[in-house]
Order: sequence, then C-alpha cells, then structure tokens
Amino acid sequence: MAQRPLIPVTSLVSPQTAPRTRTMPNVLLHIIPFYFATLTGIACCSVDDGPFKDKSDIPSIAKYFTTKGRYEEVNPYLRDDILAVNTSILKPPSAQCQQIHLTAVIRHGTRYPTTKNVKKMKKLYNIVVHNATEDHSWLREILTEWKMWYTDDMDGRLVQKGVMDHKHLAVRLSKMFPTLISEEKLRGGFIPFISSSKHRCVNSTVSFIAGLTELWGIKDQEFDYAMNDALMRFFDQCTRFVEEVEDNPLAMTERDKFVEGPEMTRVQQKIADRLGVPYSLITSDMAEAAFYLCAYEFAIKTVNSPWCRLFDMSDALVMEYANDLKQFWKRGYGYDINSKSSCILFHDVFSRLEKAVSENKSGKQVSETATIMVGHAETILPLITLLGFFKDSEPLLSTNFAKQSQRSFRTSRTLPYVANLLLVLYDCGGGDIRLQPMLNEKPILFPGFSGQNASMELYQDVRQHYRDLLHGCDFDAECHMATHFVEL
Ligand SMILES: O=P(O)(O)O[C@H]1[C@H](OP(=O)(O)O)[C@@H](OP(=O)(O)O)[C@H](O)[C@@H](O)[C@H]1OP(=O)(O)O
Repeated sequence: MAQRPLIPVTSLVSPQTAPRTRTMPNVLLHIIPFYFATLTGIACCSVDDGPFKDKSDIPSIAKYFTTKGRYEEVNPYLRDDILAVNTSILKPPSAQCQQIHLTAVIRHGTRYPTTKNVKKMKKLYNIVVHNATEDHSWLREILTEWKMWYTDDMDGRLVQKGVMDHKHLAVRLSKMFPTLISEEKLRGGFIPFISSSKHRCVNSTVSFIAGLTELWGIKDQEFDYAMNDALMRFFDQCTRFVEEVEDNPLAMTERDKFVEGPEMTRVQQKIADRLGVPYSLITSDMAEAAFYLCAYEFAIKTVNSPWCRLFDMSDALVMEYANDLKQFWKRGYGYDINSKSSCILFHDVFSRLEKAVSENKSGKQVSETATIMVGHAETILPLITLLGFFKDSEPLLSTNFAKQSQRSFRTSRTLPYVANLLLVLYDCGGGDIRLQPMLNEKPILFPGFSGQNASMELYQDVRQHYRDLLHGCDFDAECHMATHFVEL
C-alpha cells in the first residue's frame, strides 16, 4: 500500500474533484468556506466543544432531532469530556479474553444541510421576515439579529464540528481498544480505512485518520483509504431498491399521509400562531424547515437558536415521528429490500470477522485488527435492520403515532452524526471466541439473544443465528428487478 503525505484535516476534499484514490487535495477550494465564515464572524465552523455553561444552552427538544442530532445527545457524558471512555461497560466473560479484531461502520460527522433543505429554510426565513406580526423577544432576535447564512452550495458538506466528531471518536476508540487501534497497528497497515465517495464521508475518514496521527504525533508517514461505494453506498447500486423505493413516490405514503394528518396540522397552526402569520403560510415543509433550522444551528454552532422557540415538546415529538417514518420506510423495516440491499455490506463485515477468527485460530497475526468503514445513515440503518435490531411489534404508520411513543426504532437515539456500529471479536482461550456488538460506544444485545452471556455471545452462536443470511442474502439476486414482482 503506497504511503501518502499526511493530510492537514482542514483541507477537505470537494465532491467534484475527489480523486478515485487519494492524492494531495487542492486545499484552497475547500478551506475557503471554513475561513470565510470565521473571518466574517459567523462562527459557523468554530465549535465550542467545552462543557455547556448551563442547560439553557441546549435546546430542550435536542433529543428529538433524529438523524440531524448531535452525538453528544446520545452520550451526554461527552458534553463534559469529549474524550471520555468507560471501559468497564465491556464485560468479557473472563480476564483471559483478548480483543482480536473490530469492524466499525461509522456515519460521517456533523454536516451542513443538503441543498434541498437550505432552499426550504430560506423560504421559511423569507415568510417570517415578511409576514411575522407577533412580538416575542426570540422573534425580534430572528427579525433583527439572525441572518440567513446557509447557502445552496453547502450541499451537506462536513463542517468543522464533523471533523472534530471523527477525530474524537478515533481517540476514544483507541482508548477503548488499545491493542486493536494503536500507533504500531496503524503504522503497520493493520487498520484499513474504507469510505463512501461522498465528500462528507471522505473528509470524515481523513479526520478519523488525523485524530490518530495527531494523538501519536505521527508526521513521517501517510495513511491511505479506499473509496468503495459498492459497500458504503450499496443503496445507489441496488436496482430494485432504487426502482421500488428511492424513485417510487408511493413508497413514502405513510410519511406523506402523516405530514398531511391532524398531528402535523396542529404543529403547523401552533407555529403560525407563535409567529403571527396566516395558517396557509406554514406548510408541513415549512414546519420541517423550522425544525431543521433549530437542529442545524445547534449541531453546527452549538447554539440554542431562537428558531427552537417555535416548538414545544409535543411538537418536537411529531416532527421526530415524521422523520422516523422516512427512515423506517426508506431504510428500515418498511420494505424488505431496504435491508436486503445491505447484503453486500453484511457479507463483507462477516467475511472480515471470519478471516480474523481463522487467522487467530491458526496462530497467525490477525491482518486487520480494526476495519474502519465510513458511510451514511442510509448505510448503517439497512444493516442494523438486516441484523434485526430495533424491531418493534408494530410498524410505524401514519395512523399509530400515539401508540409509538415507546418504540425502539428511534433514530434520535440510534443514528445521530458519527453514529457507529462496532462488532468486536474476543479470544477467551481454548477456542472460545466471543462477538460483542456495540452501538454508539454502548454494548447492545444481538436480537434473539437473552444476554445471559453478559451480552458477549459466542461467535459461533451468532453465526448460527444469522445462518440464513450467511448462506443467502445474495445482493445481485435481491437487487435484480426481473425476479421480483411486489404489490406496494
Ligand atoms: O433530509 P436530507 O436531505 O438531509 O436527507 C439526506 C440524508 O440525510 P438523513 O435523512 O440521513 O438525515 C442523507 O443521509 P446522510 O447520512 O448522508 O446524512 C442522504 O445522503 C441524502 O441523500 C438525503 O437523503 P434523502 O433520502 O435523499 O432525502
């Protein structure tokens, strides 16, 4: 593997010029957004990682931001110490157990809104500026102090907070798994990095690597990563998913019906009342735009912006459910093809586990001690769905919002920025190999397992549990159109 020059993290890669394989980027093109914003005093990219002065800094609705949420809201202890690690949560059955390999599938870090949402946010801002009649301090702040700073070309790019998200995760994982993620293993090429080709994922991968090189002061060696969309953007290449879900307007019927339903209409009316504008101006899209303005201002700039005052807790629960309906029907249990499209990643992950187990068994050095794979929410959610995690007895429908308040399928808790699924292998001696699943640095139970083994199951039992997928789940067969005629 060719060694590459150390990449300064702030020099992020643009989508257009992202080379297939890594060469020194034309930094200027991409650091401008960072520094321009800072120079003009809009601290868009400089994040205050420090502990919050007090709770009012955190929007009371921050824990309902779904896939637009901060990682720290899922792990609140990180608000006070962003590098905190609690190794005691790992309970291998005996002290003999040695970590031998981990595969990590990680979502990119905090990002700007996509162009689609910037347009909606701008439309809402214009509606408020030209129509609001109510007199509240927070509304005066929007009308007199707050400026629309989001631009169309932000296009979901990684922001500085996203760079820090991955740098910090890299350091925490090296503390949690010191024999798997170490300077010696990194320098020795035992830690491969794989990324989706999307700019926010490439830059997250670069940031993760930098988190390690800066931790160990490595200045004399460069580290490579591979871009692999077949693995990290399988959803683009699964024809059946694209035709039956992605490009099929009927596929999101439950979400579309919910955002036209009574719960959302009530939220829209409450927002219109708070602004003092006609109900007709606040559509469900404008309600979503307001919610996203609150979420992005908090995720990117760590501020509790006046836009958050447009929602109370009950409103936020409705907004959360609307996005969870999208995630459920587009990437989760809604349609079988959503999860079956991740078969290629499932097999890749289990083949890496199997390779490590057989190398370890034959006394050979495990060639990949840690495999770091960086993708999207739509990379991780289909995979954890295929594995059967967070499956409720009832599907998420436009008509059962009230019954879904205790659902486990809740992306605010499972899929924030830098969300990560880890599969960690342990050798406990005498051929006793264990597999520990972790989500967002917390051990979870494999579905269907009781946890009597303190959640660290026997590797062979896990393979037995997924035997149908391991012997089936053929990406080409699942994604090929001709063989499937499904009534939607
Ligand atoms: O609502 P937006 O445009 O932000 O949706 C994005 C996806 O963001 P998410 O729904 O996950 O919050 C984005 O996924 P990400 O993990 O990369 O952030 C996805 O790549 C992008 O195409 C948009 O998804 P959509 O399904 O096309 O709306």
